[in-house]
Amino acid sequence: MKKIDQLMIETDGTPDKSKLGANAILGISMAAARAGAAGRYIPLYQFLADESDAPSKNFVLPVPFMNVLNGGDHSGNPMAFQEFMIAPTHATSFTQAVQWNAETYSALETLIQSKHGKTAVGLGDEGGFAPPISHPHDALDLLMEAIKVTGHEGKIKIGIDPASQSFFTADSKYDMDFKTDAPELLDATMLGDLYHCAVELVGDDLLATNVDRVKMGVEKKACNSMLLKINQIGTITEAIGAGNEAFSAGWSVFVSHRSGETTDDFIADLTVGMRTGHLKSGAPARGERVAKYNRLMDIECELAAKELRFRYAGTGFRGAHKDG
Ligand SMILES: O=C(O)[C@@H](CO)OP(=O)(O)O
Repeated sequence: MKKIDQLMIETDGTPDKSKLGANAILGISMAAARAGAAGRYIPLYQFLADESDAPSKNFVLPVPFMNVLNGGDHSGNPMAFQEFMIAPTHATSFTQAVQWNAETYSALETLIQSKHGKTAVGLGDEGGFAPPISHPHDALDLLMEAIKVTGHEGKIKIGIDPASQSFFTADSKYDMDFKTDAPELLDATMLGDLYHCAVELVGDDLLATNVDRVKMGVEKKACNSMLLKINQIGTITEAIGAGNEAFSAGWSVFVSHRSGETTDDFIADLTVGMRTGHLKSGAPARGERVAKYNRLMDIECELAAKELRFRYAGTGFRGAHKDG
């Protein structure tokens, strides 16, 4: 895989794959990884662990951050923030985590119907609901209520991907009402004040799964975690390299799907192989989203059947790669 990736990087010759295109070469890179695994008669996650130099004696199944409420550019409602995710950090296995999230998703549907009517349960781009709410607090209230009625209070945490570049204005403010004609402007400090505690701050477009940009982010102390999207960079070798650079800076790595996604489940194996401890792949709905969760449940079953050592990342998801 590394040799084929290197050949494609050299043939492209640009810093951003603008000649061949990251999506075009990614398919070849993934095929090379799958062929490598098949050639060695090992599962893909094992192959990717070897390629990442990750200890593969104790695999880690990730916490599934499921995007169950959508706003921003991913939905037609007026809410500025793009994704609200539920993360069952206190589950004891990946399979139980998926079950808890599916229960909460279903409770959320019932709640939205009772508050906003039947027409309000349409889905956003990543399978989350997109009810007619306008403020992030409304989304958080709905989520907290759904978590409570399913009996998972204190056991499921909440993550947010605001995608704030989509409501960043020319005069460096954040417009919380960017979809309407009545701007509600916050400056960077006011936006930061919405968070009341130390958070995992994940860099996405800023870093572009690119080792040089990760170095820049570390130097500027811009964040403390890297979102890993394989089609941002184009080859698996470089994606692993960027992830390892983030790890060596003391950051965490968070694997992600795209809003425009296929049913390919490669990132499930990559998450286990690199032991990133968390992944986001949308709601427990729609084939292209659940393909990753299904593959992860299969991996968990396979590891159990082979009596190999593995664990669910749980509350320690940010440092899952650290312990042997
Ligand atoms: O914002 C994100 O992290 C992704 C996936 O959720 O969306 P997009 O693919 O549109 O960048």
